[in-house]
Amino acid sequence: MSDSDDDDIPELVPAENKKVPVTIITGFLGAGKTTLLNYILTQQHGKRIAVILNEFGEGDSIEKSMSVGEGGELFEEWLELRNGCLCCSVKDNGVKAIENLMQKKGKFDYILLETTGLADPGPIASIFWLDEELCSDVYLDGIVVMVDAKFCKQHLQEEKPDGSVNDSQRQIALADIIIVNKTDLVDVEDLNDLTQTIRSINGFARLFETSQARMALENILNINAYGLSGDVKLEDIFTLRGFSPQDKHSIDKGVHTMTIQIHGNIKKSDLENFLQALLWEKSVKNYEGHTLDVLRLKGVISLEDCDTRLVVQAVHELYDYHYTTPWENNEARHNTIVFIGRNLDRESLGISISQYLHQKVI
Ligand SMILES: Nc1nc2c(ncn2[C@@H]2O[C@H](COP(=O)(O)OP(=O)(O)OP(=O)(O)O)[C@@H](O)[C@H]2O)c(=O)[nH]1
Ligand SMILES: [Zn+2]
Repeated sequence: MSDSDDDDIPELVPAENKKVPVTIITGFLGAGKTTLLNYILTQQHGKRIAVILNEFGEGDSIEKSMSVGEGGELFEEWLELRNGCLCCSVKDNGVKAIENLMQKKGKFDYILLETTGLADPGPIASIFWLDEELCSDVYLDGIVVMVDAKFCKQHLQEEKPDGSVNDSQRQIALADIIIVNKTDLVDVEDLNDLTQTIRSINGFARLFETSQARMALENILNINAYGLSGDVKLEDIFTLRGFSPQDKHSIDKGVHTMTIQIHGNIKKSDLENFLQALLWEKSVKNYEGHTLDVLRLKGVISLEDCDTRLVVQAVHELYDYHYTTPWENNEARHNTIVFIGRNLDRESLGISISQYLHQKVI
């Protein structure tokens, strides 16, 4: 073979022409998506990562403060969706967010797209074969689905009113990588039982078990799940996995988000009593006498005799706390709590908040 043989000369592709991989991170409410995201952002991976977050909430300030990773070079593009979700408004929002990001092209080399816990990854993935212009810049690297080891079984069994496949089942069916997170909360038997159930829905995805979403990042980033060779059609892969473009994903109409602001400082013991009444005893009712069914709660609390913000989070009846940034000296202190669930009504929540927390709703 001669030295001048064209085939031997490597093609020089300028760096800016390289397509940027996108990893979709999905999973049910509270499964640990943000925990994974923050973990990725704090790891040494040599990548400059842009993050697109799509939280299911009314306001975005609270999510912002809790979702941004620390350190490293980080670019964020925020999607503000009020009581909506990315997959129901794919064209408008998902594409726009990526397009906005692409204007900063060259500044990052990876995109992580976190969806809301109620999103269907199918329509989101479809932008990677429907939008040609976008696809000249980016490609879908893989879909990572976070699963809550404690509550997944329950979510899988939930029946939708119209009898269609529920959100949890859809998410698992379309995953390339399934991360069974929160293994610290279950015993080996329950874990095996759950992984078997998951396997019966999706037998081809790679499955990992984690606590606090800790795992080797090479297993989730740059996995190139669909090949870049061009002979695999993304659309066909998704059809094989049960996705149909005609399927209209309807967001669970019974699930609502409510953001409540509360004056002043709160005693930690009062907060405990409120959370236990709401989440454990389920004694808080709405105006029709139905129990407030909280699937997810996130709050930033101003505690009495404490200079640091307290972040409280709950998934079903489990809740945890962590202290974050200090309050500034002259800053007006208040509390913000976001509730996601069924049978929520503002008045009943307000009454039980003044009863337990001894403070007024703003
Ligand atoms: N015990 C335990 N708790 C965890 C683990 N991973 C996350 N959590 C907690 O679970 C709660 C939800 O975690 P997030 O990472 O915010 O979940 P998410 O999927 O981003 O939540 P949404 O965006 O609201 O759907 C937080 O209180 C976390 O501290 C884990 O491995 N074990
Ligand atoms: Zn949707």
